[in-house]
Amino acid sequence: MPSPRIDVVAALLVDDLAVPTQVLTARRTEPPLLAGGWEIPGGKVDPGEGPDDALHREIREELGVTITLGEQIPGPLARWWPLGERYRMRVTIAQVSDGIPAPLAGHSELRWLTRHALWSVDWLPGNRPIVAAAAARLWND
Ligand SMILES: Nc1nc2c([nH]c(=O)n2[C@H]2C[C@H](O)[C@@H](COP(=O)(O)OP(=O)(O)OP(=O)(O)O)O2)c(=O)[nH]1
Repeated sequence: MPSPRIDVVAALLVDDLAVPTQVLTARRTEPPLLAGGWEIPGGKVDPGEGPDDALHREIREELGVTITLGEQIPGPLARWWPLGERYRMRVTIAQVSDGIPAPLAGHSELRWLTRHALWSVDWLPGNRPIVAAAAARLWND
């Protein structure tokens, strides 16, 4: 049965898929309710689009880079993570394969976070369990 939630895909960019020491987070500029919060870059899957294609497209549009996909961070809804009642998000660990990330659309700032600085930004509320699961996956935290 299709999910009643809208599909969002996001890339948890790490500096190195084999030995990750930092993750990239981005500060949203919209909508006003979410502006200023830090998130995992990505966006909604378009109708008829596959989730991986959507992820490559969103990261190209938002950050101007090409990425290589690694493993997913599995969430509790058949691997997706609930975001409130309206959305579900699939999070894939990834690495930049070409380019340098820049806040081209939708973000005012990007920041690479080390393991110890992971909680130094104000993550969007729905992201906290995802970030905790990411730390466990990347660093056994
Ligand atoms: N991309 C992303 N969205 C998140 C995260 N956490 C979170 O609650 N969200 C919410 C914010 C939005 O309501 C929704 C995703 O929408 P979006 O605004 O990023 O999607 P989009 O780029 O396709 O935006 P648009 O063109 O429709 O404006 O999920 C996150 O870590 N990354």
